[in-house]
Amino acid sequence: MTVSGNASKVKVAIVGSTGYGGVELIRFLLGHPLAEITSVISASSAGVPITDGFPHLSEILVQDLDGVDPEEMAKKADIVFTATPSGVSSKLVPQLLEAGLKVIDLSGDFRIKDGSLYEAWYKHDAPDASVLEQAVYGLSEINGDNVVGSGFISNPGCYPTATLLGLIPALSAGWIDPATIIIDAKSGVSGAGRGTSLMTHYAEINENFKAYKVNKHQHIPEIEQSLSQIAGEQVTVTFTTQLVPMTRGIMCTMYAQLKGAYTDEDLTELYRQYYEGRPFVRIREAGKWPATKEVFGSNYCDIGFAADPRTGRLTIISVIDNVVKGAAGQAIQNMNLMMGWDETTGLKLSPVYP
Ligand SMILES: NC(=O)C1=CN([C@@H]2O[C@H](COP(=O)(O)OP(=O)(O)OC[C@H]3O[C@@H](n4cnc5c(N)ncnc54)[C@H](OP(=O)(O)O)[C@@H]3O)[C@@H](O)[C@H]2O)C=CC1
Ligand SMILES: CC(=O)N[C@@H](CCC(=O)OP(=O)(O)O)C(=O)O
Repeated sequence: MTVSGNASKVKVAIVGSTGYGGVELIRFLLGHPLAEITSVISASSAGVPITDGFPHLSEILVQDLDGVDPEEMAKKADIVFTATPSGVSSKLVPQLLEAGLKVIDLSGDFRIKDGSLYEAWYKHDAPDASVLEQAVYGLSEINGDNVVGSGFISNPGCYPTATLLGLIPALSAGWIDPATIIIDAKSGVSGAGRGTSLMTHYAEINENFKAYKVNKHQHIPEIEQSLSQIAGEQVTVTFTTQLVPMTRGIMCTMYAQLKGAYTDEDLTELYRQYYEGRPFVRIREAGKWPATKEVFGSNYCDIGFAADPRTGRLTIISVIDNVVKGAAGQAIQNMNLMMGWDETTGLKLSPVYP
């Protein structure tokens, strides 16, 4: 639906708009001054008003859900966000690119450049190599220059976003030994998507705290791919994921051996300098630790750290909202960069507190 007065806005469509990532895209895009949602798409509920399933959008988004039809999408939109499961995006995205659309994909399908590695971890067929090589990995603060002007972005995973933003400054400065990295990661339940499962239903997760996919998580190769590029050598990590009884939020606590007697003051200067001019990464004073509630509902990644002179190890804690900086928010940040707009456009929301 085109609203008069919006002629100059970029038209966007959302596939998977009935999922958590899709609905969060809607929330932010409704407030975006340069973009207009022209199509919300569902494979299972085409023809139904989106407000049937999401009454919180009543009077706000008056649209029926469209079916998955790349040619129709190309008539209605310039950019498509695919907030679809891994294994679905790999088949759909090539059709969207073929139809002339710009694509920002939120799934894991195009993040791992080695197709056989993708197949080993995701247990799906790898996307066509010619399409895979077109995808720009959109960790905005790190690869933003490559995102500018690109037509196809692979949005990073939620855990990799928190992990990489926390580790990269120290790693790229050569201050930590890449062979010693340990990542202790915790996520709220919305990270698993809207579908129900034994792992996430109320009685299983309420008043509970459990580890899952230890050493087997599909985000391991994505994290190792980026860290290896930065370090200039093959990096392997110990990565433990845990589910926390909360709706949103990721906290990654990371440990690595320091390669010198760096102090908290050295680290503060390094991290502040690294993220200078990147408004969505906020560096705490050394020894002050960020909490998930301090980024809830926002696109911020807050990072705290401390060197331990006793053990020679560095502790880094990085928090994000998995649905925002870990998915929809960063996807919109990438759209902004892609289009040459200020990266904060439509994203300047304070965290919801308390
Ligand atoms: N939740 C999170 O925190 C994060 C999620 N992601 C990734 O983003 C993507 C979306 O995640 P999320 O929103 O949580 O997942 P959900 O399970 O909540 O939603 C996925 C949506 O995809 C749609 N879908 C399923 N099959 C198809 C199909 N064959 N064709 C078109 N649409 C389909 C479904 O809607 P319908 O049946 O109506 O079409 C569903 O609503 C996933 O790849 C996920 O891994 C990435 C980072 C963080
Ligand atoms: C809490 C929870 O279950 N989180 C999900 C996040 C993964 C995800 O979003 O999938 P992609 O691989 O497409 O990034 C998980 O651990 O599998």
